[in-house]
Amino acid sequence: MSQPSSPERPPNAQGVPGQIPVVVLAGFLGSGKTTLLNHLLHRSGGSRIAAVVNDFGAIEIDAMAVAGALGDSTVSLGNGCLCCAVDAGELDQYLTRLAQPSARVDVIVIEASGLAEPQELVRMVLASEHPGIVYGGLVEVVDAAEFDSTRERHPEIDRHLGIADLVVVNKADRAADGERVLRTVRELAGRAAVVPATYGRIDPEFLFDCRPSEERIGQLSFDDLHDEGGHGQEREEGQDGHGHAAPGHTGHLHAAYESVSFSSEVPLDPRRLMAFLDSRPEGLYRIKGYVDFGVQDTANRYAVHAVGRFLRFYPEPWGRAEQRLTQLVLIGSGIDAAALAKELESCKEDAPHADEHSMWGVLRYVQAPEETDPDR
Ligand SMILES: Nc1nc2c(ncn2[C@@H]2O[C@H](COP(=O)(O)OP(=O)(O)OP(=O)(O)O)[C@@H](O)[C@H]2O)c(=O)[nH]1
Repeated sequence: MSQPSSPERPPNAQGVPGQIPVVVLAGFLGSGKTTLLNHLLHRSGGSRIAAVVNDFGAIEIDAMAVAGALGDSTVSLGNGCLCCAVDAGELDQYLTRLAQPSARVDVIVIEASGLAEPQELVRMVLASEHPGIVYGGLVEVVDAAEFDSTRERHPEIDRHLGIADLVVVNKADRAADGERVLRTVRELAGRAAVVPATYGRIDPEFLFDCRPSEERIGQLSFDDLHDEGGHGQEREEGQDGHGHAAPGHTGHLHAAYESVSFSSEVPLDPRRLMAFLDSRPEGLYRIKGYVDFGVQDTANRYAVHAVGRFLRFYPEPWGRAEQRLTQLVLIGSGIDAAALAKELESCKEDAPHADEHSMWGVLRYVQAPEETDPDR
């Protein structure tokens, strides 16, 4: 891969004059990609990071979670996996915007949705005609605690690990058998560097160093980056009979998944929401967003994350001019989207009155101080 360099741009952090590395950050739903990106944004020292954030659901929860740290150095692409919702030309336009010389960016990170096909994204970056950027490698984040069950449901995860340049085995604090997971990932990841992490806390240098060799790109473009149909045999669609595939996407991880987006200006009743969350169906793997509990806590909004059976709330002070709003995205396979939306509707409070006991259910799932992400 050789791209001409632009003479006016100073050498970037990787020492390649004029070219900005574009790193693809991928990993299954809830593995910790946004957490890792936020860590990098807070700990990158003098390096300037720009980001392209891609949400699967219609409400851009991930973009909200990184926007504060990035301002206009972020481009947000909601509603659909980047690998199918955007073509290479469009991606190029976004990269051009972020790579303007005046922004003096050292690295651009593309945070894929948790259901994107990483090889499609790598292919798009390699296809970029922008002379100022260069493919900077694929980082795969693995949820060590959910690794076995995710792999069972989605054997294609092995293929994703096989094409990565750096694998971050995240949630080391939650994994019952972290060492074994690490060994398995090392076997699957081939020549990639594999690092364990908690809350995505990796040395930012890894990001700049994960650049693939020319030889490896050659290997990828031939074996793994071929177009539609090349990975059709491994598809999950049809296995559980709940595929919601868009034409041409049938081999993709996201083919069998649906999302529900819910927004409400009426606060939610904490007891009703907890009853909903406690009885959430198996297929509903991921929930994320922000909840307004109205009079029950006027000072804070509650960020909520469910990943598999794991559930956490994170109270965060409302901004001074911030609109009080609940915004949730639910992602799952084999879910009844209409029924879930209806259930959420019925969680809205009807007659607001402060009741100190009503928050107890929620508070049981508030992160304990010893397990807190320092970059939140
Ligand atoms: N205990 C623990 N929780 C973590 C760790 N890393 C991330 N989390 C939590 O896992 C949840 C999901 O993290 P995110 O960073 O939003 O995951 P993501 O991969 O961006 O999610 P999607 O974009 O939906 O695929 C959040 O509640 C995080 O706080 C970790 O190392 N340990």
